[in-house]
Amino acid sequence: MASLSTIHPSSTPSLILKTPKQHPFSLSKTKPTFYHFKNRSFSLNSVLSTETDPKIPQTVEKFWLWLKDEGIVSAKTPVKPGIVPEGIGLVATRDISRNDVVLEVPKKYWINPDVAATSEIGSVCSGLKPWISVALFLLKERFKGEESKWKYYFDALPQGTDSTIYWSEEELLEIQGTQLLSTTLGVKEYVQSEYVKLKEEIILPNKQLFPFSITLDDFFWAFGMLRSRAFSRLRNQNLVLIPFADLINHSSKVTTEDHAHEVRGPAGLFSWDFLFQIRSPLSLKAGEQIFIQYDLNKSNADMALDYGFIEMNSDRDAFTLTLEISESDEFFEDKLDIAEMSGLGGSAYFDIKYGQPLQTAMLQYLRLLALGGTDAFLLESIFRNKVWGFLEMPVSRANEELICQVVRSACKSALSGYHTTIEEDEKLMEEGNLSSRLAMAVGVRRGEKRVLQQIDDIFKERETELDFLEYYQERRLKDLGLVGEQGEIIFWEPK
Ligand SMILES: C[S@@+](CC[C@H](N)C(=O)[O-])C[C@H]1O[C@@H](n2cnc3c(N)ncnc32)[C@H](O)[C@@H]1O
Repeated sequence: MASLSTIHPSSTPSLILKTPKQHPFSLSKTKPTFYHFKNRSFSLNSVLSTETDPKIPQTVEKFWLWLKDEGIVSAKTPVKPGIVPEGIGLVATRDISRNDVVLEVPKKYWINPDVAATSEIGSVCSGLKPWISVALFLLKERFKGEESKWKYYFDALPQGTDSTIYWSEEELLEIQGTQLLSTTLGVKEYVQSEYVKLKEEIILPNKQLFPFSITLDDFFWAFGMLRSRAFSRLRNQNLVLIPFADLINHSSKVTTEDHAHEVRGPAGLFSWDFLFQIRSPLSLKAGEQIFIQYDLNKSNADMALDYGFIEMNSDRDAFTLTLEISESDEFFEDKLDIAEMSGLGGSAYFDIKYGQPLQTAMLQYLRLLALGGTDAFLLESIFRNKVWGFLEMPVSRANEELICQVVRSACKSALSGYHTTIEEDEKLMEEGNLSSRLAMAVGVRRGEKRVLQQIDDIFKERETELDFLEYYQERRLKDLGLVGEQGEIIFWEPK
């Protein structure tokens, strides 16, 4: 567990640095997976068509032919599957301008909770979480083989991804001390407990619906597919698998996220339906790969967990700081009240990104936690509506010094939990030749440490400024016109 120091003698703030409070199934905007080429079934006897890359696995080739048979792919479709550095991807067959339609997939091929609910397992889906009903649906359809409408799609799906949820214990050792490890373990525990419940309450009592074994590994496979391939944040669609669209890889060169749309249009000779449409975010020459942006807000740790790859630039390096009002704080009730009035709670989470300034709300919360001693008068009820605003600026030297000490000691404690230094990680990166998982581990652990180091540096510098900052009492006197131009206090003088 990557959680760190808790410092709480009464009336000092408690500060806990730990894993982001991430819902185990918070899917992002547009997202794909990792199917690694190595994970796909591959036969040397493939019947290869002349129009796709001859190295394409047979399963993907057959999926492509199926897309054509179904009319999802036509002569108008300007892309085809190809082998690319990211595994399989979609490659332009002719020049594509920015915003041109790249693909359209009619609603009848989408896989979402509504589809699970109206399927033959629908009777058991009503009480299930949406992602669990879709996971169960995937497993059922995969078992049906030839009888499933999506057979060729399932055959083309990979056996797994490079997500940290699939890493061996030895691989996980490479991320010891990181928030990524703690999130990964939390997600694994969550999926496992959902599996145990599902097996007991749904799978075993409904043998007629599930006349095949569903192992924990199967359930993890379905979870990983959804986590890495499902699209979300579409209008009315928070969790939807779109066969074909999920062959598109991610690039940091794409800096917008509005490439996926739900439109109405022709879906077959005589019918109209909703279509999932992707427009190209970039202009492309024939032969170039089409990319999208999976999610601008994800940290590298989120990317590693969801997709099994990270970006090597530092923009996605992040660390989540968890601050908590200690129940043993003598002003616990007042502080909690103030935190709640400002939309926070007894615990607050702040995502800190490399190279970005600290959020004002974090400084306010820290100052609140540290309030005590001669500053405690600010906690009185007459200040209740104003105190949060006062906390935007330093309150007193003692308060500001305390937050510096607490944050710096928490950062140091967090940094000591990693088994390598930033320099060691950088050396490994420079040497190269790392496996994809090790490169991810080194990148994430270096990133977290760089953010912690950055936070420590900010508070270290602040410590040197303590004598020069302006504190609450001075501001107050100024507001009342009681401080002269040189900072001297103006006393009342009788006329
Ligand atoms: C939906 S799939 C896209 C198609 C996939 N490349 C395939 O072989 O089927 C997403 C997966 O592709 C790979 N991928 C996508 N973008 C990538 C990138 N920029 N760098 C490395 N791998 C990437 C990752 O394995 C990711 O989980």
